[in-house]
Amino acid sequence: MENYSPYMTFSKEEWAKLRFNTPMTLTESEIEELQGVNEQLSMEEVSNIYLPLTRLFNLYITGSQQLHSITDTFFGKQTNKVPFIIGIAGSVAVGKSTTARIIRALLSRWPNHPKVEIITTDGYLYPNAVLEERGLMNRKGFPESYNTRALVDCLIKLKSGAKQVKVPIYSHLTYDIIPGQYNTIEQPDIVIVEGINVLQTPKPSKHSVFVSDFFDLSLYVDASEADLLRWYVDRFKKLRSTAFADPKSYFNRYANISDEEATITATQIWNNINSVNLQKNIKPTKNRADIILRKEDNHVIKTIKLRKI
Ligand SMILES: Nc1ncnc2c1ncn2[C@@H]1O[C@H](COP(=O)(O)OP(=O)(O)O)[C@@H](O)[C@H]1O
Ligand SMILES: CC(C)(COP(=O)(O)O)[C@@H](O)C(=O)NCCC(=O)O
Repeated sequence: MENYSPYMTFSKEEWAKLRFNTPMTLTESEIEELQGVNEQLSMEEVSNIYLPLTRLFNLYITGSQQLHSITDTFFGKQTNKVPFIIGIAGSVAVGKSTTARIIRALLSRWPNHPKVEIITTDGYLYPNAVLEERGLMNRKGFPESYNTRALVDCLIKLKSGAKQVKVPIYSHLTYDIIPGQYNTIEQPDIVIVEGINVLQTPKPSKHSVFVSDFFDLSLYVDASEADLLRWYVDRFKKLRSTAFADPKSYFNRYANISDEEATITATQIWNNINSVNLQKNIKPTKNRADIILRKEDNHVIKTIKLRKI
């Protein structure tokens, strides 16, 4: 029997050819900005993969903006501008925040949508005091550790054209929500919502509204668990001399541990928390995404799957 799939699959070579449909170059300052996002990011990868990807996004966004103005014409009045919302899901350490920042840098160069904001869902984790009270300190990142209702409310406001939306802030330094501090988002053209939980569907209830109901486009960044664990351990080791070295860091006790001890500690955290969450709650959401980016061992994207429209 013929195998059917809702996705079109492109190898990185096939995908790279798509960039020749439109000449796409980066200015010096854009290259500098992208190198600031991640020093290991190769500009070849940006040109071959991310430029064609954001070119496609731009076409979708332009289409959605045109639809908005057609609706205005029909009603004979101007309605509030609402942002185009892109969701990015995937495991801890797969590179969601890096992907979000690359996409932001590339999308903000287009004149029809210069203002791109990122929301990271860690801001919607419950504060440690609440997690401790509920016995959830070792379940950070699991569905029950998030105030999903507050995240949905934020997305409702954004999609209603609210002038200002306040987003709570999570500090990886203190490993907690910063009390009373917010990022204020003011009528952006595009919002990227990035987090492990963004494609999850809570248990059905009478008033079920999912975070993903507000997405115009969604991405899942995928990699093998062996690679994820290695990236997680590598990041943990690097953090010893940066974030952990700060006396205010929740993980300051790990600042001076050896390579071997760091590998053991990070692997334990991975196995006890992040791996369980990946298998149980994150991976099952992969096929809900419109686009699946599969990485190989060096973060290079190997295949791109695009949902057929
Ligand atoms: N495209 C990329 N090229 C090179 N390194 C990357 C890339 N994306 C992520 N990384 C590295 O992988 C690790 C995890 O990335 P990060 O964006 O922090 O993941 P997440 O937000 O999914 O937890 C970091 O050390 C980051 O520097
Ligand atoms: C904060 C996270 C849950 C990720 O949250 P996200 O930004 O995807 O909402 C994760 O980075 C985390 O801290 N996990 C707990 C185990 C650990 O320290 O890795």
